[in-house]
Amino acid sequence: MADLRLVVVGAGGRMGRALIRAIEEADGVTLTGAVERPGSPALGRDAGVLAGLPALGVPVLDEPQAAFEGADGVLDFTSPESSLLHAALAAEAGLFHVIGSTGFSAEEEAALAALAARTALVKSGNMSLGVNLLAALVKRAAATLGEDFDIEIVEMHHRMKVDAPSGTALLLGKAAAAGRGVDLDERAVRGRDGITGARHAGDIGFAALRGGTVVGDHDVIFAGPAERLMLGHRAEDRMIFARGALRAAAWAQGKPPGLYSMADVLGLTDF
Ligand SMILES: NC(=O)C1=CN([C@@H]2O[C@H](COP(=O)(O)OP(=O)(O)OC[C@H]3O[C@@H](n4cnc5c(N)ncnc54)[C@H](OP(=O)(O)O)[C@@H]3O)[C@@H](O)[C@H]2O)C=CC1
Ligand SMILES: O=C(O)C1=N[C@H](C(=O)O)C[C@H](O)C1
Repeated sequence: MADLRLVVVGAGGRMGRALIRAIEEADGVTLTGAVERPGSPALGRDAGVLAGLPALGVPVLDEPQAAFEGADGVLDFTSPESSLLHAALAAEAGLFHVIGSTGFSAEEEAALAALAARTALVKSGNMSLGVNLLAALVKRAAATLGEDFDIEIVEMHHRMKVDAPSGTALLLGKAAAAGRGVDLDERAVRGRDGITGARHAGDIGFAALRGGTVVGDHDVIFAGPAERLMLGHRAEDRMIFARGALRAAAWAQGKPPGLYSMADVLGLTDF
């Protein structure tokens, strides 16, 4: 069978470089295109060299349509604005699109869902196996423990991260809300400061820490009467996200248009 032909958007970024390395280490996939924004210092460079590998003969371009030519799918860990732009271009070119970018507003999420009517789009705030299994466990714990256990989600990331709470924290919050049968938007408390008053029963709280080079730490705390359950995950290497994205790409190939999650990819939807 022919290799899956993939384009990496945001090729010069932390995740872009990890994705290029993951493609090179995997069987059955080939990097055929690499995209960066106009003005990026990565433009014209060889994508392999950019990722610390031998040259691959794939130059970094600022013209997505040219980079998408002859490809099967797009891997995109950039920003909400960039992912929306590239999702539209991928749909136009008939390519599936794997999106790891985080920090989408409700309006941007809706725009992406509309684009998913035209192509297969896999989007997740965290592409690792461990976090997606954690989400399934959180959903189960939230359903079992009920509202006398207060749910707080704590995350820590490197100093360069631009959005908070992290996409993973929100994914875990959604899993907890689903376990309780409530809407996260109605119960989320995304940071506290000053005289906040006592905690409301049923709130799902978030706290975000930033510093150093932390790849991604997440804890979900169920604080109940005289006991606490803590479920957590520690990401030690960005390659776990990149390998997850490749798994999503292999799964997305040939799928009908739609908005899919990593739970779909990993078969965790019935948890
Ligand atoms: N779902 C998951 O498993 C994971 C998700 N993420 C998410 O992925 C995203 C990227 O993270 P990270 O790699 O650390 O960030 P970086 O800032 O290191 O990388 C983003 C890259 O995308 C580039 N970019 C931005 N806009 C465009 C555009 N319009 N066209 C082409 N390239 C563009 C940036 O260029 P420039 O620097 O010039 O702006 C940069 O090179 C974040 O939203 C992060 O939260 C991260 C890890 C795992
Ligand atoms: O920006 C990052 O680095 C990460 N972003 C994702 C998130 O927002 O949860 C996934 C991972 O935690 C790393």
